[in-house]
This record gives sequence, structure tokens and C-alpha cells, in this order.
Amino acid sequence: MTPGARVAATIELLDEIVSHTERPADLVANAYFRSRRYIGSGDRRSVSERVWSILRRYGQLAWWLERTRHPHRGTRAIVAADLMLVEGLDMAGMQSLFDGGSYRPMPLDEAEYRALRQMEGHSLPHPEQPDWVRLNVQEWVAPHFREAYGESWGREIAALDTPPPVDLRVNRLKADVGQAREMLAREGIDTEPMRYATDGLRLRRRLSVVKGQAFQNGLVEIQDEGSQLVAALVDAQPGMQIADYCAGAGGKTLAMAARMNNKGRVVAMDVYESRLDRSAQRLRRAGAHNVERRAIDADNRKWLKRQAGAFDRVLVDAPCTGTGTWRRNPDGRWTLRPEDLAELVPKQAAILDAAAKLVKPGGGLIYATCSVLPAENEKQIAAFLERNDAFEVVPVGSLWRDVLTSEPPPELESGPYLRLSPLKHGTDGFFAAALVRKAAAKPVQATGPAPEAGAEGATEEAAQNEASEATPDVAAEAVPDSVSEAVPTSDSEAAANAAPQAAPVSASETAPASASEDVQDSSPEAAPDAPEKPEGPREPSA
Ligand SMILES: C[S@@+](CC[C@H](N)C(=O)[O-])C[C@H]1O[C@@H](n2cnc3c(N)ncnc32)[C@H](O)[C@@H]1O
Repeated sequence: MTPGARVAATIELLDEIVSHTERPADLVANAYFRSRRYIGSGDRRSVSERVWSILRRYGQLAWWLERTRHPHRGTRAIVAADLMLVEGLDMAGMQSLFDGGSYRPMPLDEAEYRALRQMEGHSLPHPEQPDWVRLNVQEWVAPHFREAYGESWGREIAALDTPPPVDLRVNRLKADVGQAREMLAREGIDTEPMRYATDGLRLRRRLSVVKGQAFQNGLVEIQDEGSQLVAALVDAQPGMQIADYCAGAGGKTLAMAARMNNKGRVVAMDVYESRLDRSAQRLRRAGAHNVERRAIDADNRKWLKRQAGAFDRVLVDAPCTGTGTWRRNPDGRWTLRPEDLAELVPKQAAILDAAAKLVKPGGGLIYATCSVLPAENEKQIAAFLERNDAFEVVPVGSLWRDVLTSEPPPELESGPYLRLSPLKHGTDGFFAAALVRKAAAKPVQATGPAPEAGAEGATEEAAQNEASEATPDVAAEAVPDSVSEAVPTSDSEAAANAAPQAAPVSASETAPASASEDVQDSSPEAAPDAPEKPEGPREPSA
């Protein structure tokens, strides 16, 4: 491709991404390159690198279009501004790219030329840019970050702009960390132990993992350290009954099952059966045989009702805005709308209420999001505790010590909840609250073994729920409304398993239909030095 043709392809791909905001950018990009197999790998990499980098600075680029009264706001204008302000082209350089030649962009018209000329010699930052522009977030989102982080909100957002690592979780059912590390090393994949997650390994250099034996034989899964920590804090133990209420394609289901040594039961639930189905191959590969899949639908309504009070642990990995995953999903910065947040908050509350019914007395309820916004996190839990006085918080510090057998980071000591961020912990942004259903007699900490499924309290409560006409139907409450489902919400699994830095790949490397839709079984890959590959912060990308 000529440099001009690369620019034209950048404009075209960006156009597709911004006009398909309901689809994760990586899927759009994969489809774009799949239907243009004539684009070679070097060109592909160059185009996708430029696209992801523009997605990160979209706010500042748009600011410059306003400032220079550029006649357009579309992707052609954005790409042109990027070439001037980031790549430092002058007007002569611009005209040689935009010359209307074959496969090259049409020549700049007079108004475009006038606006771009004002950018000549400037760089992207400008002292007059407000904070939210400088930080490349939408204006309405900034106050939510300020609320979450106080004075350090700017640094936290900036950290969400750094390249994410490739993290692996070692599957205890197949190997210990040392064995997995050795096998990876034999495949040329250099890893180091993780800072916090006991079963984690972090790649020292981006390399493809999924084609190797360690991955294919189920010794490792790709999973962000934050996601691993959330799953670990559920404290799933052999013999327990665990409900993974928003299981999606099973990222955390797998992590919990791995801790149970195939003893006890994990029920993976989701309103989308198709997502649950995608976990099947991953579970097989991992050698996890104690997982049952149950769609939350009319067919399972009665079954679900019977499960009230039956679980030692219930994990709610709720659909969310995915603001914690922006390292991997830079398009999420621009696709998130205030109405998405407004719709998600009541939806999360309804899911939490429905899932809470499944917890047995003394059992644990763990609510998690890959969002960093208080409305979806601390405030959500405060409201839940107002509605449900049967639950109380288990401070994350003590839980961490018990489960991970290490000292928690000092900042987690001061608050009741797990709040992870790229700035402080090098993970994606995650939130988790561990709650325990108070037992009638002696309360059992969520960190300790919960009473067995047939324990008195549980049986009683289940029976009561069965009998009571007044008991709301867990399944009925949990069914999402169509509006919420259309929301470009996040998926912790996408975040956790995302293929950081992977460029859309060639036919041979290409993920099957969708990297985001079928995270593990497709191509959660990281091409060496490739640009970040977003896995959209959207609920449907589980
Ligand atoms: C954050 S994702 C889950 C990711 C998954 N736990 C993992 O670690 O791989 C949220 C999931 O919630 C599911 N969901 C949405 N509405 C739901 C509801 N009302 N009840 C249960 N699950 C729901 C979505 O289908 C999606 O798979």
C-alpha cells in the first residue's frame, strides 16, 4: 500500500467502527480485514495501529477541529488532524497523501485546507483544552471519575490509556504455576509471576499463546489479573455449591472451578444461553467437570425458584459500563452514553436482588464489575444493603488475607471493597464487594467454609421460598429488558480475557467469527508489538 492508501484505509476502518458502535471495535476491524485479504500484514498493522491510537485521542482531535472551524467532524477530518498534530505532517505532506490518486483520499478542499493549515506546527495538547479534553474522556464522564478518585482522577484516567499486559491464569486442575511457566518457556513464552494473583503469570513480551501446547492443553487461560483476583475472592472451595449468576462465556466460572478440584458444583447462569454454550469447549480443555450451565429463562424458572438459599457462594459479575477496561477498549471512551449508565444501574440492582435470593445463610454474595464508576459500585452496594438487611459486608482486607494468604495492598486496607486500577495495581479497573448473608445463629464468614447445601437454615429457607406465593420469582426478575441489552455495556470477561495490543489479524491469524464473542476459543492473542486490540466494553461481547 502507498502511504496515501494506508490513510484511506484508516479513514474507512475508523468510519466502520464509529458507525457500528453496537459492535466492539475489534470485531469490526477483524471483519474489515477479513473482507480485504489483499491488505498485507505490514499494512494491516500500520492501519490498525493508527486507528487505535486515534481512538485514544479522539477527544483532543475533535477539539482541534472545533478550534480551527474545520468544515467537517467526520473520520476523514479526524484522521487528517491526527496526521498534522500527532504525526507532524506539513501541508505539502498532507497534499501528497490526499491527492485523489488510486486508493488514496480525495484532495483537500479549500475549507479543509484552511482549517488544517492552522494546525501546522502544533501538537495535540493545548493549554486551552479543558481537563476532560486533555484526558480524552467525554465531558459527562469526568465528574464520575472525580467522584471515584478525587484528586488523582486525571492520573487514573491517564493510566487507562497505557498498554495492558497479557495475563495468564494457571489452571490448577492441570498444573501448578511452576509447571505451566516451564511449559510456556519451552514454547518461547517468557513469563513472570504476578504481583497479587497466586495462580497468575504475566507475559514479559507479547507473543501468541493460544496456539501453544500450554494453552491448548488447558494449563493456562488468558485472564486479566484483576479478574483473577475477583474470582479468587469468591473463595470457592472443594465441595461447595457456587452460582456464577452472570457467567457469560465462563471466564470466572473456569477460575472458580479450578479451585474446587472437581468437587462440589458450579452453576453457570446467564440470560444468554449462547454465551453459556461458548464456555463448553473451554471447560473441556480445562478439565473442569463440575460445572452445570443454566440459562436464566422461562424453561428454568421453576428450577431457579427451588434454588433459593441453596448456594454457598453467589458471584454477580454484573453487566457494566466497562470503564475499567479502557486500556483494551479505547472506543468505549466515546461510545458510552449517559443513558447507558442510567439504564445499567437499575438493571444491576435487579440482578443483585435476584441473585441474593440464592445465597444460603452464612453464604457469600460477591458483586463485581469492571467499572470504576461509584454509581455502579459503592453506591450500588450501599443501596442493596439498604434494601437487604440480611447481608453485611466482609471487608476486603481480611478476605484477601484469608484467601490469597498475602498482605493486601495498603490502600485496600482502608476501604471495605476491592477497587483495582491500572495506576495502582497494574490491572484493569475492577470493583468487588463481598457480602455475607447473616446466619440466624452463629454467622459464618464468607471466607470460611459455608454450611453444606442441606444445612438446616438453607433447607428451611428454600422450603419457605417454594411455598410462598409472595416470593418474587428469581428468574422473572432477572430477565433483562430489551433496552438494557442494546446498551454497549461491558463485560468483565472481555476485559479479563481480552487480547491486549493485538492488531486485527490476517486470514491465517484471524480469530474465528469474533474475538470478543468467543474470547478464548477464538483469538485472544497478542501479536508482538501490535497495537492494542479493544474488546468492546459491551455486554453482548461476553
Ligand atoms: C460482565 S459479563 C460476565 C463475564 C463473565 N462472568 C466472565 O468472567 O467471563 C456480564 C454478563 O451478564 C449477563 N447478563 C445480563 N443481564 C443479565 C441478567 N438479568 N441476569 C443474569 N445475567 C445477565 C450478560 O449476558 C453477560 O454475559
